[in-house]
Amino acid sequence: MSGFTVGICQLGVVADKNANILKAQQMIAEAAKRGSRLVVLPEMFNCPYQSELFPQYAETYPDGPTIAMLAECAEKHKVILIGGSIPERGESGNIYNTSFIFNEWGELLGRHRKVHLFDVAIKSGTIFQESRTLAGGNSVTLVETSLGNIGVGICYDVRFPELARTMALKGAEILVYPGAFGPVTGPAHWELLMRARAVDNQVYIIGAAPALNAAAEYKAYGHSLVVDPWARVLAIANEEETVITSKIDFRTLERVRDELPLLRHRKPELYR
Ligand SMILES: NC(=O)CCC(=O)C(=O)O
Repeated sequence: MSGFTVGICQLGVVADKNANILKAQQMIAEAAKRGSRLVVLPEMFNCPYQSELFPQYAETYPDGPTIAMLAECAEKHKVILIGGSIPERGESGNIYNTSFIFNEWGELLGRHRKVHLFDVAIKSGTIFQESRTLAGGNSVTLVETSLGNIGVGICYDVRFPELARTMALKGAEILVYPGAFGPVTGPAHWELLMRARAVDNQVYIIGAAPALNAAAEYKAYGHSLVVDPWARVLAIANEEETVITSKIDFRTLERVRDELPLLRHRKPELYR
């Protein structure tokens, strides 16, 4: 198989959790109808992106209604589903920003708990502290799927090139980042970082963001996108609610890696 279609659901998150779940269901169906075999949702797609709300919206695996919906949709539409992220209440009672990943039979392939928590104070705008209510994950997430090897990071994780490089060295061909950049760092860095991780690691990058909800306290930047291993932007949304699709073609990945063999030219003994 040389390629397939990916669909990104740029969903406008609202305060009503059930409405978010229903909207995600509809958008996954739309992406599948348009031929997507891999479908990706945004970061915190069932919950407004506000630290103090995460405990209230949190779910446990496997019984949470959002998690059950993801498994059902993956099986119903026969897609690999990267379920954006949701607040997850873990075994210890800690809450994580977690992406659940399902195969086309609705089985859990893996889960990524956001490793790098978004604790920042940017004077011109965003002040956010995920660690007020969340704990960070401590593992690298790479899943083998029928469509290829997929690495998953969440939003702020994309700023750490070491994580992307680790996933690429473990065999990732596609890196998926559900994310929710805001109005300050979004225009400055979102596309730049996604293209940088693509060109560094010669992988496809998929960034899935929520749509802008003008009434929300945290204003998402949107601009979900697909970038190829040559850092070309193949598809990009604006800030509105939409499903975008794009082709992933592994022949491009092989060609780029053959012609410019960066991963083979590394000198790891110098980098320690
Ligand atoms: N949800 C996030 O991790 C936001 C990250 C972000 O906006 C950034 O600039 O980094």
